[in-house]
Amino acid sequence: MDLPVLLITNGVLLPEARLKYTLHLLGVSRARIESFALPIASVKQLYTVPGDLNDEIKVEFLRNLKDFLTYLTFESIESAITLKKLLEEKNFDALADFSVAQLREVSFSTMLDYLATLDTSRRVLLANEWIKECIKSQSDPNEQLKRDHHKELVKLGTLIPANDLAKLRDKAQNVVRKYGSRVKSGNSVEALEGKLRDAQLPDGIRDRAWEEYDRLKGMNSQQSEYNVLLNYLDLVAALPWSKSTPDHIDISKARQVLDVTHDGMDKVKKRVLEFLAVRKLTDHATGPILCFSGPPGIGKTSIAKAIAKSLGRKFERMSLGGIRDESDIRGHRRTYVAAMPGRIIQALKHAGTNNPVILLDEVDKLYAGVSGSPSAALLEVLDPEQNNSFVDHYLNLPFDLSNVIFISTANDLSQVEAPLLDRMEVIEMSGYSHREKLHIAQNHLLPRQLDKNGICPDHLIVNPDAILHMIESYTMEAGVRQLERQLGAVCRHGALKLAEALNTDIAADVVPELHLPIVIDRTAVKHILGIAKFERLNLVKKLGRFKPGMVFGLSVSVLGGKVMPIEATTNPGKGKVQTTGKLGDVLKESIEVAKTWIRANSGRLSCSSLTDIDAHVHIPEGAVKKDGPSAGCAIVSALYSLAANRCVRSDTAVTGEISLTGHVLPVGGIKEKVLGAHRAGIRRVILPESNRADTSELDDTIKA
Ligand SMILES: Nc1ncnc2c1ncn2[C@@H]1O[C@H](COP(=O)(O)OP(=O)(O)OP(=O)(O)O)[C@@H](O)[C@H]1O
Repeated sequence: MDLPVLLITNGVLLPEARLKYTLHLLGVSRARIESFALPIASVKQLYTVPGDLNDEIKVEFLRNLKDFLTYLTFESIESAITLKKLLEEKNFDALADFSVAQLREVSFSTMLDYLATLDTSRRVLLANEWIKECIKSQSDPNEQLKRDHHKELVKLGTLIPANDLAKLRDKAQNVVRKYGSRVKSGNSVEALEGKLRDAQLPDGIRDRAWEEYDRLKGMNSQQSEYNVLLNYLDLVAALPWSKSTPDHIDISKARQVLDVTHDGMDKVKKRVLEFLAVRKLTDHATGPILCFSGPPGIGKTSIAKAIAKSLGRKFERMSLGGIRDESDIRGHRRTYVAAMPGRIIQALKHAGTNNPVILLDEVDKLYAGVSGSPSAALLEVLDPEQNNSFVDHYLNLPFDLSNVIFISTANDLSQVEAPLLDRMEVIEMSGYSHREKLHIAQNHLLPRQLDKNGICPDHLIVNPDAILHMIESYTMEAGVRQLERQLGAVCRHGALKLAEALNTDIAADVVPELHLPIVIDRTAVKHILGIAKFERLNLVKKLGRFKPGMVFGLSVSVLGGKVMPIEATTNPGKGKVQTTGKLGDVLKESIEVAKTWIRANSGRLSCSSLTDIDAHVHIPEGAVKKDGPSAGCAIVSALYSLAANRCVRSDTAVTGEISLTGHVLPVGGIKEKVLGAHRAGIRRVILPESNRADTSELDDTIKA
């Protein structure tokens, strides 16, 4: 007989899975596929044979199936109802097939063998064994709850007509929700109660937290608010309302920590020690908020870490780069979907104490977006008058931040909003000279990289000359981050050599083909790191002797100081000045000022007044925007060189603002500029007299 193999009985849209359909398929008979040509299969029905089934097995099987029914009601209410019906009918053929179909523990191949067995008694025996195993493995601690649940289901079955499946299912699902969810969530609500008791909540907070807890207890766990409230109370219980680390401010120990972790930086260390000393003597929770500013990789973050270490406090770093939403700082209100607390509250939760050192990293990279200004939110956090009752929107309870030490860092202070900057005490940090970098590399970076790569310091030695070569030719930075990366590459090379030698023969006492220690010199650096990337940037060597109109200016950016070549040429014309190189308004005005000054002083200087020719001023790296008044003196030099047809020295760089009457005015970033000039191979720098005091910060080797 040809017949359909499967009959689709009903497709039910479950209310809790709005977009998912569940397709219920019901097997009606065994069959063998005789021929198969897509999309039609021709099948032959197979008939089961009763076999020899003894009464003892029948009784045991029925008993086991009744227990199995209890378990099944938790899994699928509809399957439980069908099984109940089959139990009433005592149809052993169908009972065996249906109950086995509910088991997930039986492997697919075993199930196929079962399916192919036509002898009913054999299948009942198999089903009985598997069901017994299943019941044994489902021993549940919530037995009483399950029994109640079962009773209620049975009651439902008797009250509602069997054919009214939809009503029955809805009611039954409510029962599953009521009991099933208690089985799952009972533990977490009880655990929460314990956590809230242990949280040492302050007076005003305690009552509100317990009120919310009572509200949670009265809620059905299927309510959407239930989980929101549960998570909220979890946070309340986890916050360190009354937990703090005791301060051990020992100035000599702090000095030692700072000296051990950081080379040089004398001015910064002195200021940090003063800060700690004042804290020790006054015992004031409130103090200035330090802001370390300077180029990347000069140790701003790591010095903040050292402060936390010397105080014995927890350290939390909050990267503010790219934040443009007020709620990142202050949290979302709980009514929002997926609402979360702000970063400050999260940092405190993570720290587990209410007096950590929180580093607000990169405050200059906060932006005001459409959803409010994060800087404005930070103002409240940093204000000692207000921050003893900081209210995060999510938490909606005041938290005392006055014990927290906030430290911030910035690369570019001009990008920090004025009111925020006003709250902080800025400590400017500048880049390092080659000699300072060498010391940092020898004392800190190399030992750290050796350790990271599992190399004993006696097995790999990097010559100072090799380190200097790396500094000069493989890095171009104010800080030491690239240098640490290059040292890491050298160490990995050493690690490979050592590991290869060790691999050759594990039992060998001596590492073959390897002479220890591995010594890294200039040649080895070239071999490991490849072609020197920055040798080509030695501008003095590269540009050689200057032509009239060329001069080196100096600029400073968030990446440190840099040499800025300026070129000027003439064209036939009527005294106009053309500018190229993406120059800002202030720089263009400096060019106008320089031209006017040359014209006014051409007689005294015995040079052309540039009125009968056009000048073209170009500053290379045309894609990079340049601005600021500090190139004034360099532009005057370039135009004078052109007007007088005399060359400027090509080993010299100039900086300083120029006024219309020829006064040279002071400029900022002297140390960075001089270091940048030194990196580019410049040997002489001309600075405004009024900047003389700034030169005291310069390293003697640089001055020399
Ligand atoms: N004076 C120093 N002594 C020892 N190590 C230093 C010194 N300066 C910097 N370092 C090391 O250089 C690495 C980079 O420093 P850090 O991350 O603190 O830079 P940063 O100034 O915060 O940079 P960014 O502005 O990019 O965040 C760190 O591993 C730090 O230990």
